[in-house]
Amino acid sequence: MTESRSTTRPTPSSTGASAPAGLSFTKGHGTGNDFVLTLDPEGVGPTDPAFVARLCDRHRGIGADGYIRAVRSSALPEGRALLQTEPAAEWFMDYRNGDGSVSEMCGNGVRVFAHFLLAASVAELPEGGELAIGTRAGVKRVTRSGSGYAVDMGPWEFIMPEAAVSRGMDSLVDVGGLDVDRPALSVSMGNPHTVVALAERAELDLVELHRAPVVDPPPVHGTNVELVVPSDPLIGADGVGRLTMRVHERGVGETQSCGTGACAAAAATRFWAGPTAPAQWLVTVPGGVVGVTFFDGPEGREHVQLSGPAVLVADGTLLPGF
Ligand SMILES: N[C@@H](CCC[C@H](N)C(=O)O)C(=O)O
Repeated sequence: MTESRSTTRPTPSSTGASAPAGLSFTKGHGTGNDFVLTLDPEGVGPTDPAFVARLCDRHRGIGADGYIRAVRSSALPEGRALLQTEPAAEWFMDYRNGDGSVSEMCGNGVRVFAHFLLAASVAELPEGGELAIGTRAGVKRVTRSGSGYAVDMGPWEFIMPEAAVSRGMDSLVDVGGLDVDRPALSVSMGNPHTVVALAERAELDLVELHRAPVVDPPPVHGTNVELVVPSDPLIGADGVGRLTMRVHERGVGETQSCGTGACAAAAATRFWAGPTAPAQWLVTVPGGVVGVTFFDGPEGREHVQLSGPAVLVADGTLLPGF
């Protein structure tokens, strides 16, 4: 099987140093996918993987699935590149997984990031307006949606389009708790996902995600794995498609939710369901429900909109010696 498109794993733009005494942080989450956030306009705060892993440790640190720095785009090379064409993207979401590895994108994280910027009064998002946010997967546009936020996540794409279109699958996944390897579809949301469809809810409950699912062929830069059970019926009387999902995140383990994973799961399920499948989806994850809507983007490609809540829980300060 040849991979015609791979998702390139970014490298950190700075290795940083150990935590300065008194580093301020905020803890937040989106459907239980939780983050430690810091406001670091000049991009000088610590980012070394050992520090991030310590910070995100649930027993010895603050505890989180990911670490997010809010850095002015002008202070980072990736941000400066985006500003050339998107001058409105003043803030860059510098995202790291709980193990300290860098990721291109985080769907729940970008909603919480927007909420954090607004709470810190460093950005504005009037009703009906949009907030442009720089990420390693390009600029994402955030709008208000009910009591939460909606994000134009940009276009989705198959990572192995030929296999996806000809066979409806491109890889096999060995998942703990399931007796045989399952076929899967690889979808890029800027970051990589491998979506496995299960037949029924009982199977989803059997899955053991304390060990990472093994994907064949192995994705070059690793992958997030989504286990998905389509609802029965798949499409409700309201015309909305529904599915339930559990996820094993690259660089983390099982999480309560994954926004990019929900988008990838809806994209794969919609593809499997065929041309009459709806544009609107609700994805139930252990931590809640997120909305996924497909629409035609301005450049003529299909975009994905992700919507859901964003919650800030606490502000804190790291003590000297952490
Ligand atoms: N939880 C996130 C995805 C975070 C990054 C992921 N673990 C990766 O390495 O790509 C989401 O809500 O999208």
